Amino acid sequence: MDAKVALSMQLPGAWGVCAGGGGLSSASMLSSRAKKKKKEELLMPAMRFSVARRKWSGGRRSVFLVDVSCSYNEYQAPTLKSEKSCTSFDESVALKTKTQDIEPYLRGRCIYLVGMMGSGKTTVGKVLAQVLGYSFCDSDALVEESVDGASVAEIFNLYGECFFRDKETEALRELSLRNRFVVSTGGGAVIRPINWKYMHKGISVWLDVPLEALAQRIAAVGTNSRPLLHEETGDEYTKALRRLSSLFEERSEAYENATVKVSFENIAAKLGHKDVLGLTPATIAIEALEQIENFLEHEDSEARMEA
Ligand SMILES: Nc1ncnc2c1ncn2[C@@H]1O[C@H](COP(=O)(O)OP(=O)(O)O)[C@@H](O)[C@H]1O
Ligand SMILES: O=C(O)C1=C[C@@H](OP(=O)(O)O)[C@@H](O)[C@H](O)C1
Repeated sequence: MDAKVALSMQLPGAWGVCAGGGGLSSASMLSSRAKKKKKEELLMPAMRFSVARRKWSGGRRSVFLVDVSCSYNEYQAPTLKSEKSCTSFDESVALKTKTQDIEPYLRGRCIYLVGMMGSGKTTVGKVLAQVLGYSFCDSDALVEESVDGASVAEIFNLYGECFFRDKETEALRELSLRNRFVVSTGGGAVIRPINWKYMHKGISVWLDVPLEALAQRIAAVGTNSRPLLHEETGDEYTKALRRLSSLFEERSEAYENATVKVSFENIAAKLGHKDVLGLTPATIAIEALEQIENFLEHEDSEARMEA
């Protein structure tokens, strides 16, 4: 049962703590252009517009589309009204400044978010897409679309994991032919080397979150939509943590293939937080942009040396 509903969206659009000081500071070698801009130019006014939302029932993912017939069409990341929507002034400035710093060096390359399930790839990905003016795409949603709208859990049940992985690889292959997408990949996309061939066409960002924090998040929403966690017995937190630990053991090396790593523990330490639970999506997005900037600086200086 599909339904379209109009959602309003705002820039920069992410929920979080409204207190100032959420942004991370760093000296930027790429920031001369941005520094010339007046501060008010860096802050885009709140914009409101509507997008179509295709709403799945039965634990399926929501796919946000301008044109519901094709997931690859351009659309901007919406902020659900039901989520508390608030990005601090400092976070907004930091997001816009960082974006302007890296844009010329990014050259429209796609950004692939990788990480364990529940690490925030979708949530942070939408913030990044919005601020970069990129389209957002969830590879799981593309797989679901390619199997007539069956949910990931249904696809695992009906056809098995290998079938799902083939569809996932196909989705990544198609995305690798495109520019200006932020892609939230499935947590297991990293295990196939062929997927890295596709993701290395863009820049991959590993969201490295402590497993206990992941288990807490997943326990809060339940494990029903995540088939690889569903089989365990026990309470939601314990079964999520047990399964996440064994999956992480199998995958940690594969995550290291990512172009950059965003360590939630490092962000918390920088900000003086005692744990990672209070980190807002905007704060994480800022750190992702900072790590991307470091990589681009390195890439740029290597290219200069070779020239
Ligand atoms: N920074 C954050 N703070 C609090 N909750 C978050 C944060 N990022 C994600 N979440 C929540 O955690 C759950 C998993 O996030 P999601 O973005 O879907 O992860 P992934 O795409 O990696 O599986 C969702 O319920 C989401 O609302
Ligand atoms: O870790 C995994 O193997 C999986 C993660 C899920 O995506 P999210 O990481 O978006 O939850 C989804 O692709 C599928 O359930 C398998």
